[in-house]
Amino acid sequence: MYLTKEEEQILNGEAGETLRQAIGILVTLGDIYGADRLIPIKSAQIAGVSYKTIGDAGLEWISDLQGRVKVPAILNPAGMDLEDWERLRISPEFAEKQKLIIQAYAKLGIRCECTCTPYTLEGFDTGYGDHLAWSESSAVSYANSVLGARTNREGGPSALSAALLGKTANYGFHLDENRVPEISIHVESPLKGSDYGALGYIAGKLAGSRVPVFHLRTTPDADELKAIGAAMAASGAVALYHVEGVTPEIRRLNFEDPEEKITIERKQLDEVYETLTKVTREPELITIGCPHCSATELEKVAKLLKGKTVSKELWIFTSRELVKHYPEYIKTIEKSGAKVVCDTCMVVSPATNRYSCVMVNSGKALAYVPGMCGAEAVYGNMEMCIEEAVGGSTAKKEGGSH
Ligand SMILES: C[C@@](O)(CCOP(=O)(O)O)CC(=O)O
Ligand code: SF4
Repeated sequence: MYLTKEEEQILNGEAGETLRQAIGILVTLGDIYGADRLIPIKSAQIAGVSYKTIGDAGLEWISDLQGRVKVPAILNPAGMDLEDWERLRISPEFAEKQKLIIQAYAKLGIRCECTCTPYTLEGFDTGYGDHLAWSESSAVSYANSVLGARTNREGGPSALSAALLGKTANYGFHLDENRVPEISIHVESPLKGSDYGALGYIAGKLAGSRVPVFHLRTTPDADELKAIGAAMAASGAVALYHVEGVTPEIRRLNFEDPEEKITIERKQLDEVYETLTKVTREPELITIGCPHCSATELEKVAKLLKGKTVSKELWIFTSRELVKHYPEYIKTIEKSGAKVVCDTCMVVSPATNRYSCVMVNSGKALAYVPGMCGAEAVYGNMEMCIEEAVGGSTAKKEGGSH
């Protein structure tokens, strides 16, 4: 891989140990994946923040780093609400470690708002063709697919290295040739709301790490695109997808339709919802906001909860910035007894581990909650989730209709 004179000097340790390590990580990855050089990035999003997932080894590594990031960089969700961690009954020991992790990142100049939807934040504008180093897989998918930006699915350490250098290695999804559709997915039945998460959950398993192009009857909005991508990145390893007539790259470039074609039937989507009727126990916890809720989703939740009282734990995850911008929605939601929680999520917080069955409206959470929280997970749309929280097992009695 070609390095400029300055990059060679950094690699030789002339700019200090942190940058030597950082460029070492990028050059190693670049060599493995055949990068020709390092390229400048616009921003970085760094996963590996929750003490639950990175532990003491992660904390130690980050604490040893010196210097400041060269581009806007932001963190993925942590293990708790940083301002109100007692609310989800996080232990003081966990909170102590989590705070140290955040302090270590803050020292490097990283924005310590912890969210997987950085593209909704002011000052984090991301546009067509921008090169990025993002690591949370749903954010990666959204950036590549919905915004037409370019990022690989970075690991926490490589995204952090890229942030410290302001550069990443030029391979994978930074290159035109790797952004071409490889499998064509057709859905004949009209889709609505969490049908898109269910679609992503099935499509991810079929696509693996390939780039799918969807041919849909209905036009997904931004939240629905977010849900497809998040689910496909979790049930499979999809980092980029196209939707014919909808996403920006396929609208600008004339991609040929791939030879391999598959059809996903309504029946397959219905099976995802049937998780609700198949569980051995009733959901004890209901969670919404994987990926973090947008303003529109908060508005929908507020409307559904208006004037109601929940009888089960209902947690809504979103970014702190949206909580500040939409106090009315938050007030309505919390009046019902539901909790709006920032900086964390149902997957990376240890709080979820206390429950044995969790209801979600996210294909991604459906894929991750069992493995990462040791709980059964069941699927419903937003209305079903709210109904379950308010009315007990209503959704189950109705047989999972949606
Ligand atoms: C599950 C996930 O959304 C969050 C947990 O990752 P981490 O602890 O931030 O590395 C990561 C991902 O899918 O990229
Ligand atoms: S809410 Fe979902 S998408 Fe966001 S960090 Fe948690 S698991 Fe990942």
